Amino acid sequence: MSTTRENEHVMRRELNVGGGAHGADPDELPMAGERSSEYETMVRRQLELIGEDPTRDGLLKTPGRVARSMAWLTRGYDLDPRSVIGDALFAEDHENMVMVRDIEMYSMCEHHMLPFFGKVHIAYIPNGKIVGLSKLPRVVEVFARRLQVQERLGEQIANAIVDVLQPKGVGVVIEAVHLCMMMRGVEKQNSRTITSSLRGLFRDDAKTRSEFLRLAYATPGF
Ligand SMILES: Nc1nc2c(ncn2[C@@H]2O[C@H](COP(=O)(O)OP(=O)(O)OP(=O)(O)O)[C@@H](O)[C@H]2O)c(=O)[nH]1
Ligand SMILES: [Zn+2]
Repeated sequence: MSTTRENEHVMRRELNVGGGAHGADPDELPMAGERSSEYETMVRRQLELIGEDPTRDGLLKTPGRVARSMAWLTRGYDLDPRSVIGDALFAEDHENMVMVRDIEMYSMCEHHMLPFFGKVHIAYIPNGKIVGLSKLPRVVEVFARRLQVQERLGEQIANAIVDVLQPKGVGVVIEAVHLCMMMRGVEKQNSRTITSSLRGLFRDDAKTRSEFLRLAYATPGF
């Protein structure tokens, strides 16, 4: 683990965020420690640098809000797929494809730190065990709530499912729009990016692959 990554974890612990056990509302989490005040100082400076006045009424609480918001949006660094899946693996002889589609996803691109969001479709073919359905969206959260590129997000989700479930195959399709391509840069409002990550039978067996892609693209993603 790099020093930078260790620092990130220290910061997160000091911000007291990331523990799934605390529930979903980041505002319930107390801010504590030097790192959080460092973060707030940085946001105040950022406000100054864009020509704002951080002492005006509407901005007074902004640094604290941004710190809490950023901690929430990047809480995936402190989550791991094995823990979120926990004991929700069940012995079952189901031999066909299981698919959870249209899982909403919100992430942030690592190039601009702007959101990209859309839908994730996940399918797998069991190999003696199935996973609790809700755990698939939870695995998406683990990797989406980090700075990401869409391609890596799909690969990490697919790898995690292979790792925990050892299925006969996994397919992950992500359809997303990137605000860095919409509200700045090329300013394209209608382009969507589609990526797929295929493992096992989904990669090697043409029939499985086409069944999966047909189901994944059955209706518009969003
Ligand atoms: N492959 C990939 N690229 C991404 C993703 N999110 C953002 N990008 C791209 O990252 C690239 C960064 O390119 P740069 O030329 O370094 O940055 P830039 O000058 O801000 O680029 P423009 O967005 O073209 O203005 C851009 O082409 C973005 O569209 C992603 O999830 N996957
Ligand atoms: Zn970007």
